[in-house]
Amino acid sequence: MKVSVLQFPGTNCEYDTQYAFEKLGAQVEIVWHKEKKIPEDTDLLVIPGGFSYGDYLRSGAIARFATIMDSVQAYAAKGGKILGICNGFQILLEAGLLPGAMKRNDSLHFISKFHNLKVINNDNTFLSLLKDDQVLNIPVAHHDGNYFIDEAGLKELEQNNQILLKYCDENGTAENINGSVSNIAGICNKEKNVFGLMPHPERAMEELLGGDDGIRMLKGFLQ
Ligand SMILES: NC(=O)CC[C@H](N)C(=O)O
Repeated sequence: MKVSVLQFPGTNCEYDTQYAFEKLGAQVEIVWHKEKKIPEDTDLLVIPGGFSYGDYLRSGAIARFATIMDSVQAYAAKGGKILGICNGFQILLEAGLLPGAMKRNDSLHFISKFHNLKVINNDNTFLSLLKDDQVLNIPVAHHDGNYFIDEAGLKELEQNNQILLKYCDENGTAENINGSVSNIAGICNKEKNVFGLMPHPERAMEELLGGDDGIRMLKGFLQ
């Protein structure tokens, strides 16, 4: 399995992402944003976390115009699997590959901590190794994680089973940490080949470092 990981100026989670997928047995290549094409043999494309272009204008708003993004759009259109983590999720929203937008956290503070997430829908490659309603503990680290979508858009997400993860407490009860509509922490597109989430599964790969709940998420892609 070949995983390509994009890198923009300001990306800071590309090597954690590489570590995570290599630990699971994948071959990983880091791809600079000025490249015209993602590698031909890519099985999964990951847009990792960070602060691409310093989060100027809005998080992800400049990265979406990078040279590599034409190839990313083409890869998505032909059904290639894409995972956006945190800033990667923001870039996918800005690029129109996922619906909705990110606003600043309600508190206006940067949130950095382990937090609980509930699996809402496991009928997809990303979460197929987890059970619906399962609670996971995964770190969050963002200031623009307040997911917004209008009412009609939310209805569509619900009808098409596109809501994958929601913030909750350790018992699975809804807990909104940043103001996100309907506590949404992760979604996918209608075709279920483009996934985005704000928490960082690549930072939850070692019990020694606080938890390994990220493993079963990322492993889903390697089936
Ligand atoms: N960890 C990250 O990817 C940070 C995402 C983003 N730049 C924010 O702070 O909202």
